[in-house]
Amino acid sequence: MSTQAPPVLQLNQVSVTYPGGHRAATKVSFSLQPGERAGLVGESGSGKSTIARTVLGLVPHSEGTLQILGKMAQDSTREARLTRARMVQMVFQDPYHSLNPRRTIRQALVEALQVSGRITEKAQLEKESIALLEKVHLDAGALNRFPHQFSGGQRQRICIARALAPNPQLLVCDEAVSALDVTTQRSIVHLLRKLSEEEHIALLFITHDIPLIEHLCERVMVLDQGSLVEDGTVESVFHNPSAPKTRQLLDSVLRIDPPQEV
Ligand SMILES: Nc1ncnc2c1ncn2[C@@H]1O[C@H](COP(=O)(O)OP(=O)(O)OP(=O)(O)O)[C@@H](O)[C@H]1O
Repeated sequence: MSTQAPPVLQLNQVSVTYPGGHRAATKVSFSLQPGERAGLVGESGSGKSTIARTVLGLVPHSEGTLQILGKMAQDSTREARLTRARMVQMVFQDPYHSLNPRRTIRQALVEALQVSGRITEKAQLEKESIALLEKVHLDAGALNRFPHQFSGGQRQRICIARALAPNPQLLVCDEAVSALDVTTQRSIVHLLRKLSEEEHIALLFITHDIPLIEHLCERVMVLDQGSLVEDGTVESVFHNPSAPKTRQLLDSVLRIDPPQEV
């Protein structure tokens, strides 16, 4: 009898209350399978970043359970913490501030590889750093340069390369392309999709920009005031939304194309 692999991520009735008593997430449940790409959308303040930070372990959840690869996130053993840190990586909104301006790209990548514990031999670090750059379509010439010598899109590629250092199974992208121009957004989205397909990495893609989800995700979830009000395939949710909030979000971008008459 074959045992099914556990979901990469599983939230079961997760609630988050910030100090001071503000409840930013209420009984949120969803799971992500290996390689699955899900968009998480919602109005400003609906709790998207709270969910991202909770998945990363940066914010504790007050109720419910959160599992990474079948392991309870509350498990505070060293092994459990390392698994979480390796398996779940984040790509932040601002590629300008995500990289230390005083460190070369080589230093940033080597450090990420060393912290991950995946590469220990010094001779391998350079080779693996170049391999990481190749994955994001940059060449070895980038290694000696500093972040300010790159465009915003190239910096975001470097941030993605760094996030790939531990061989993660889940990338949480919190508004990861919002600071970029439209053309660059598309190229980063294309890259994320390719990486997810080729390396079987699951994506939780948080965005205000609903149309971007169509290019990247097969599934979309909608948050409204901390509650998940919609969860389905992109096609079903975009063409036949069930929650009033989803309809409102879709109307606000005026993007549903009417069926073409032939
Ligand atoms: N550290 C905090 N302490 C208290 N309340 C917080 C904290 N961080 C966020 N909140 C509140 O929790 C709610 C959800 O915030 P969150 O940042 O998760 O929303 P969001 O959907 O990501 O918003 P945006 O799209 O504007 O980034 C908001 O009402 C916010 O004010």
